[in-house]
Order: sequence, then structure tokens, then C-alpha cells
Amino acid sequence: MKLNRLSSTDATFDEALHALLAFESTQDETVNNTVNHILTDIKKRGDDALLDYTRRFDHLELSSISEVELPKSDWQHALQRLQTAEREALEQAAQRIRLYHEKQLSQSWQYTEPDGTLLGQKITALDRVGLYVPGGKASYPSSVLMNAIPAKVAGVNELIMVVPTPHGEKNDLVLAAAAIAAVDRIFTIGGAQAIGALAYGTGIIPKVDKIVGPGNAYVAAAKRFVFGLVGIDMVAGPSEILVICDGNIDPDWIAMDLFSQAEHDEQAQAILLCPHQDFLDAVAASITRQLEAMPRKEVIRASLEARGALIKVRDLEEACLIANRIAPEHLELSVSNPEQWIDKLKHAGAIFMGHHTCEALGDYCAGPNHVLPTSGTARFSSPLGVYDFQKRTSLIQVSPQSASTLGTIAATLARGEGLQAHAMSAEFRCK
Ligand SMILES: NC(=O)c1ccc[n+]([C@@H]2O[C@H](COP(=O)([O-])OP(=O)(O)OC[C@H]3O[C@@H](n4cnc5c(N)ncnc54)[C@H](O)[C@@H]3O)[C@@H](O)[C@H]2O)c1
Ligand SMILES: N[C@H](CO)Cc1c[nH]c[nH+]1
Ligand SMILES: [Zn+2]
Repeated sequence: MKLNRLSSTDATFDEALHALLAFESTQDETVNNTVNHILTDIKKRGDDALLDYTRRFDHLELSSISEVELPKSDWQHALQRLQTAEREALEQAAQRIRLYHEKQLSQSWQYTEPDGTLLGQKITALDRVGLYVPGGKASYPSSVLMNAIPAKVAGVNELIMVVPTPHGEKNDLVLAAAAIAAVDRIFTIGGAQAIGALAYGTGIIPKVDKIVGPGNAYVAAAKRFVFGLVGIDMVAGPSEILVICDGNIDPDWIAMDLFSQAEHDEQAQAILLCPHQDFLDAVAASITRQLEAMPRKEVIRASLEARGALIKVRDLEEACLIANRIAPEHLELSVSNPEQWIDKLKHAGAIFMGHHTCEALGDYCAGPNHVLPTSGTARFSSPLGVYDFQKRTSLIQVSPQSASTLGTIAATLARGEGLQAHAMSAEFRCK
């Protein structure tokens, strides 16, 4: 296979790195046109359009719209059908994710000024949230846990899950995860039509306040379109891993860490930064050797050839600078003293510290969320968390004494803006 081998001292390094990072699939014009058409149709024809698109894209023939909802007994049976090991793994992962996210709960606060004015911030959970669970090419029970648990920890009243079931095939692990995470309702719909149904509401699908959860390019484009009418978590791009390594580890481990994100899809990104040429060569050899045994080898190969790279850096200091430029979704700091480098790393969705912390643990059960900013957006955004399901309302209760002081300030500023009613409203309350 043709691996991209770069060195930070090459004259063309910046250009080569820029080319590797370029990714624009959710902006694709054909996808946007299709999604626009689907959303308009869902808005206009509601449930009838939903049935038509579910038939067309998921090959699911339903005789009546009521069949898109899965009764709760179905998910409970799915949970009971699981092998003990699978059920225990889901429950243990759920427990760790819950404990971690409970730390994120924000509380309302208020304070009173000396003249009796009270100021504060009231925290309220969102009323109704839609959770998109992908189901086109693969199933993601871990994503059910990662989205539903923080929502429930925040106190969301009603959590509506949608998941496509191509040819009517339901995934027991996905349904069992929904039961464990206490989702409220499940509908077997997917793609842009599911996002439209959640955003506008149809006869059967209730309109939600916010839509969360990852999906393919159609789902991502639909979320962009409905943003504003409803809230969205983020528009997640393909998975990314960046490994900074000191070379003191088995190269097979690092090659497999790169595969672990490359196997998600052809556009996933896997980059290794290391100061030691012999270690980079050993990882390259390991990639070639281990790839043949991987069930998803064609996806891994395509991803590594298009957007993967093994990069020789001058030292770990420079590796941190390059990592900050890339702002990866996942950053493995595979070095002996990871704490030493943390202050230098400013932009990453999640940092996995030390030789024993592989990124895959974070995908399933470490505790922190696996829904993370991609495509460089870690420069300004954060992992999905409880805070995404809570909103803040300001509280202001002005004492009679303060009404005079504040009223004078406000009236002066209001007249400066030419707003007479503002000024008079404040002055009426001045003593
Ligand atoms: N970032 C994360 O945390 C995370 C987690 C899990 C999955 N993912 C990503 O989510 C994505 C899941 O994609 P998927 O395809 O498996 O499932 P999906 O559920 O996102 O998409 C399937 C739906 O796409 C629609 N669709 C397919 N082809 C279409 C077409 N030609 N026209 C209109 N609509 C069409 C159909 O409605 C179908 O139901 C992957 O890219 C995966 O990497 C990300
Ligand atoms: N790595 C993905 C997020 O980038 C999440 C995931 C789900 N299953 C396995 N991995
Ligand atoms: Zn993953």
C-alpha cells in the first residue's frame, strides 16, 4: 500500500499537510439538493412522505405509519436476548459514562447585591430531544449510550430516538442500549427524512427542540438545514486520530490504533507524529503486515492512502505544535510522561494519555463522550456533554433602591441610542 510519509523539515511539508486535512463532503452540492428536496417534502406531506422515503432508501415496506414506532416491549426483549457478556459490557459502559457525565451537571446560581437586587442564572433541561442513531452501513450501540446518557443526566423530559432499519433488520444491541439508557420512544426511520420529521414534526413524529447524534453526509446536511428551527449538537465529519509517540512502545500497538479510526470509513483520518525514523519505519512495516488480517482492510487502506500520514518531526515539542494546527478529534499522547505535554496541547476533542490508553477505550467505556469535534472544529468546540442538553435563563430582580440607580444609567444609554420608550420605562421607576 502507498503510505504518505512526510517530514516536518521538507520544504513542501505545509502544503502536503494542508492537502491531507482538506475535507468537504457535507457541503457536496448533490447531497444538499437531495436533502433540500426531502426536507421540503416532509414539511409538506408529513407522514406520507416519511413512508415513501423509508420505502425508497431503507427498503422497508410499512402498511401503516403507526408501524414506524417500536413498542417498548421490543427493546426490553432485545435486552433479554443479549448474551450475558454483551449485556454486562453495555451496562458497565453505561455506568461509567453516567458517572463521568454526572460531574458535568451545572446548577442554577444567584447572588444578592448590598442594595437588595438579586441576579442569577436558572438552569433548565431541554423538554424534548431527538437522537439520531446511524444504521445504514453499521450499527452503533455505543453512540446510543454516548448521546442518551448525558441527555438523561441533564434531565431531558422526552428523548425520541430514530434509527434506520434497512430491510426491517433491527439491531438488538442498539435497542438494548436504548433500554439501558432510558430512551423514551424509538422510531425506525433514518436519513434526511428522519431529521426533517424531528425538526418539523409529522402526524406520528413529535417535533423536538434539539437534534443530536452522528450520521452520514445526508444526515449531516439535513442537520445544517434545520439548525435555527431546532438546536443541533454539531455536524460531525469522519473520525480522526492523531498519535504523538516517543517510540517507546510496540509499533504493532500504534499501527492498530491508527487502523481503529481508519476502519470507520474511507474518509477517516489517521496520523502519526514521531521524532524517530526507525520507529516510523517499524510502524509502516507493521501496517503492511497487519492490514491483511483486518476484515475491513479495503476501508482502512483507502483511508490511510487518502488522508493518513506517518510524519517525522524534529522533537515532541514540534509534534505538539503540529497537533495544535490539526486540532484532531482524538489525540493519543503515547509517551512516557504524558502530563509533561498537556499544557502545550490546546486543540483536541479528547486526549488519551500514556502508552496504555488507546483511543478505542474512549469510544466505548472509559466514560468521557465519544461524540467529539472533527475537521479542526476542536479549535472552538467541545465534546458532547450534559451542558448540550441544558439551557440557561438569566434572573433579574431589582430592588426599589437599585431601580433608581440603574434607571438613571439605563435612561442615559437609551437616549444615546435614540430609544425614548426604553429611557422612560426605566425613569418611571426612579424615585
Ligand atoms: N462521530 C461519531 O461519533 C460517529 C459515531 C458513529 C457513526 N459515525 C458516522 O456516522 C455515519 C453513519 O452512516 P451510515 O450511512 O452507516 O448510516 P446513517 O444512518 O447515517 O445513514 C443511512 C441513511 O442515509 C440515507 N441515504 C442513504 N443513501 C441515500 C441517498 N442516495 N439519498 C438520500 N438518502 C440516502 C437513507 O435514508 C438511510 O436511512 C458514518 O460516517 C460513521 O462514521 C460517527
Ligand atoms: N470513533 C467514533 C467517533 O469518532 C465513535 C465510535 C463508535 N463506535 C466505535 N467508534
Ligand atoms: Zn471509533
